[in-house]
Amino acid sequence: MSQSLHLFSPSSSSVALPKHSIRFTTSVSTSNRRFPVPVTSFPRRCCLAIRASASASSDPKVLETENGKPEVLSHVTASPEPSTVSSDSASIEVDAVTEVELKENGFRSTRRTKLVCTIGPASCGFEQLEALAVGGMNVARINMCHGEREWHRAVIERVRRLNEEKGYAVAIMMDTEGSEIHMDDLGGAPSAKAEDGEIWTFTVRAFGSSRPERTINVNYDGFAEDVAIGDELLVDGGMVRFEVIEKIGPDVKCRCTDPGLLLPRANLTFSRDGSLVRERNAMLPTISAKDWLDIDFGIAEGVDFIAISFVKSAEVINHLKSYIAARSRDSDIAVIAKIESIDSLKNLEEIIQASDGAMVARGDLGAQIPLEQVPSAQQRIVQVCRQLNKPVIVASQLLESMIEYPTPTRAEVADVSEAVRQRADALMLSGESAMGQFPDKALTVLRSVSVRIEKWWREEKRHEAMELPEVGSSFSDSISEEICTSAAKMANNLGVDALFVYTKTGHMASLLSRCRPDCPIFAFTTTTSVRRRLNLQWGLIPFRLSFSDDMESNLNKTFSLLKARGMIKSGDLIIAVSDMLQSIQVMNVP
Ligand SMILES: Nc1ncnc2c1ncn2[C@@H]1O[C@H](COP(=O)(O)OP(=O)(O)O)[C@@H](O)[C@H]1O
Ligand SMILES: C=C(OP(=O)(O)O)C(=O)O
Ligand SMILES: [K+]
Ligand SMILES: [Mg+2]
Repeated sequence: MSQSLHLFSPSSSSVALPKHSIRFTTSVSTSNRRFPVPVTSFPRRCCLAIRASASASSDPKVLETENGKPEVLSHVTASPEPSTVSSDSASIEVDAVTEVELKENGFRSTRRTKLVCTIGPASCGFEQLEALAVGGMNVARINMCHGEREWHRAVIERVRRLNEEKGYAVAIMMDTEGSEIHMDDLGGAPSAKAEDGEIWTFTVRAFGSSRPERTINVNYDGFAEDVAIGDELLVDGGMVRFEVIEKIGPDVKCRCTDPGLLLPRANLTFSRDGSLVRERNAMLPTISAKDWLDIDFGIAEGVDFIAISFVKSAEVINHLKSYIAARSRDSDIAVIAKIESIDSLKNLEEIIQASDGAMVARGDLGAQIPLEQVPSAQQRIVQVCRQLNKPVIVASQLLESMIEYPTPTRAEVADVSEAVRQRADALMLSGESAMGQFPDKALTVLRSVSVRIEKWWREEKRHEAMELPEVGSSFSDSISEEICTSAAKMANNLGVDALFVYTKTGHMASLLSRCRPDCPIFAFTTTTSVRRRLNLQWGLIPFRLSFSDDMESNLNKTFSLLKARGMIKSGDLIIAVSDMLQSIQVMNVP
């Protein structure tokens, strides 16, 4: 057993590894209860038990797979493939794209940064969705600001069908519209051009088919009342600008001062004497009556995430979370706070603490704070999320030019790189995938830049020393955190191939992800919904697997299933943790 001690030494990763797998389990006896403790902090009375474990003995022939893409699973000959996803206790489910990636590139170079694609007219068809899934889309986002509910229902149905029939695990995120002021849909026109000096009318008056030229409907009844002559009207945070020159009843006449393209339902803000007019925002609810109906729709459809636009305080998040809990007992929908207003920045910590994740919604944020403050706000939001252990998405204009062009600008690539370097959990495409000409190409750019920057980061060994404060409130939470922190550190020092985590709720997986270790994290969870939700978190490769409280048998079962699928091989070094048995196990795949 003396060779096991080598495993504590960082240099041992290059040493020939022992034939038997080694397991470290530390436990301390307190009266007749056993409190497992992390290996890094041995109380004086603790005993260190090191023993060799038996090699996996389960028969690989019991393997069943979901119906994956033929070329992906062609090597699996052990059993016929069922036509639907199997929830059999002897099966393991991982999405088809990850499986290919693991086999082609090995563990180390799998992508850690997750990708979210907004679905719109350019990406809503079954084949288009499939192309995005193949390209690495982890989460499909639908924005209730646009389109009818029936359109969104059809998209959700297609994504679900794609998952079931083709073996993907794409999660669904639904964004609420929020009480923002925006233009109408331009009567169905894709865009309208506003030229310098032109006079346009913004109005709450409803027109049928006979809308006068250069007239835009506004969705907020109080619009004419709220604006004042001389105000500056910003479309999409300043992509196009107007000056208010006259008010005639419900009509507001404006002169274009910065020409540009008006897009359907573009957001409107106005500023007076150089600062944003915000009084009105305080009056409007974060979740409007229409949003509540959309939320009911999302709950009924079983979406995985609901992202709330223009969050102002933690209160609304708590309100929504208790509503969801009362409405959907079995499906736990995660609530994401979109940070896109001054108020959300003011109450950032408490909002993120209350939420299950956050989005740096730079589009509207850039209309609310000076543009030059957006990068530091992004960094702060990413950092707070990491500290509070919540996934964070960096969104908007990452590859804006790719709406029209097949290659990104160098500046866009640098922006994406910066978000990856900050180790955000996920990057998001908006118009690029919803209505652009090159959704797949844009996704490819996100994917390749992510993989390259992650690799660079690891090669440079620039482990950032971010202080990660304790997030849990109970003693048992503290144990889990200590275990994950230690396991991630050991994984880096020993150069292991993968971390394995067996987790029912996903919490232990998120604690490992938070440490941003060098190796990928295989997260085994029992339910499909938790598995889909883990899709948003950095470095996690979620698997669905039914497992017991017996870690030895769980490991054996996992090894044999993964080996049969060609996803791991004998000799790979792994570290396993679980939320059933509070221990860290270091072992070679038998
Ligand atoms: N469901 C949809 N139907 C039609 N167009 C959509 C849809 N979703 C998104 N889009 C288009 O993609 C653009 C970018 O999407 P997104 O960032 O979600 O919205 P916005 O820019 O309005 O905040 C939108 O401006 C809109 O033109
Ligand atoms: C992501 C954002 O929200 P939406 O696309 O709904 O405006 C944003 O404002 O950046
Ligand atoms: K919106
Ligand atoms: Mg927004």
